Amino acid sequence: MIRTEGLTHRYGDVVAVDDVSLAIDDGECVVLAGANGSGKTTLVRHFNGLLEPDEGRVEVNGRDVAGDLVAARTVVGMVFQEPRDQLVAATVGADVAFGPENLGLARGEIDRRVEEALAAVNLANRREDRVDELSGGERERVAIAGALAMEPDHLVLDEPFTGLDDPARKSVLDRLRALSASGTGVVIVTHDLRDVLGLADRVLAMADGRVAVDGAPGDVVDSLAGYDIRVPERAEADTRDRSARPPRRC
Ligand SMILES: Nc1ncnc2c1ncn2[C@@H]1O[C@H](COP(=O)(O)OP(=O)(O)OP(=O)(O)O)[C@@H](O)[C@H]1O
Repeated sequence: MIRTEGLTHRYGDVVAVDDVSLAIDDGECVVLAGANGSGKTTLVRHFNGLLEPDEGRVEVNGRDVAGDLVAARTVVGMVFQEPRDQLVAATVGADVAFGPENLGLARGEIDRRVEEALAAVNLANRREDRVDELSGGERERVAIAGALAMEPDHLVLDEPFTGLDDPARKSVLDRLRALSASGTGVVIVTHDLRDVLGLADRVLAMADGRVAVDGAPGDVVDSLAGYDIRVPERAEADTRDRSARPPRRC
């Protein structure tokens, strides 16, 4: 579980995250939405200690993040908005293997993870490709594969679908759905719910650094447009139809 208590983060005079207390369960699929500048990225960067709270605290699996950064970064995997900054190796396979190698895993286990992760982003058989020859969307997929290969308890993806084509997006969504069903917490950060609204257990919407909306998609969909969050009409209708049914995982 990821838990924040009274979390506040300031950049100078700007209060980017303002007294946020929330808990995200294992296996829960959360869509974190909000307009540009509402504080989404700043909030999730606290989940694995990339930022330090000005006030409040963050716990992952009951342990204070600031007190054990290595544990937090092993348990919470992140894919950022600029994935090219996350790529570290010359080839696709070496890049995806980098994290599992640092965990000290056996070669066979590393190979299994790399193969599964690359298949999940439609890059199977591309292990030997050079990273510097990939398109932007392909690099994004490598970054997602790298996070998947770590098999973290929680996976946080910040605007993960921006550069992905339809088959890749569908493949990643299928993988996230399967991960969530098997107990991995998934947090998808976005200001556009078109791909993900129908998959979430819960939608959080931020405004001015605070959590303004928190609920099941069917319960909150009507209030989202007021926070500059894109909700397509068909998704609204689909979500309302589903709200009568039991919640599903991502
Ligand atoms: N490194 C920084 N230095 C100063 N101010 C920052 C920094 N990063 C973010 N901010 C400010 O903090 C506020 C929240 O930004 P943040 O990036 O967390 O929002 P966001 O909801 O993720 O936005 P977006 O959807 O545009 O990525 C904004 O006012 C932003 O200008």
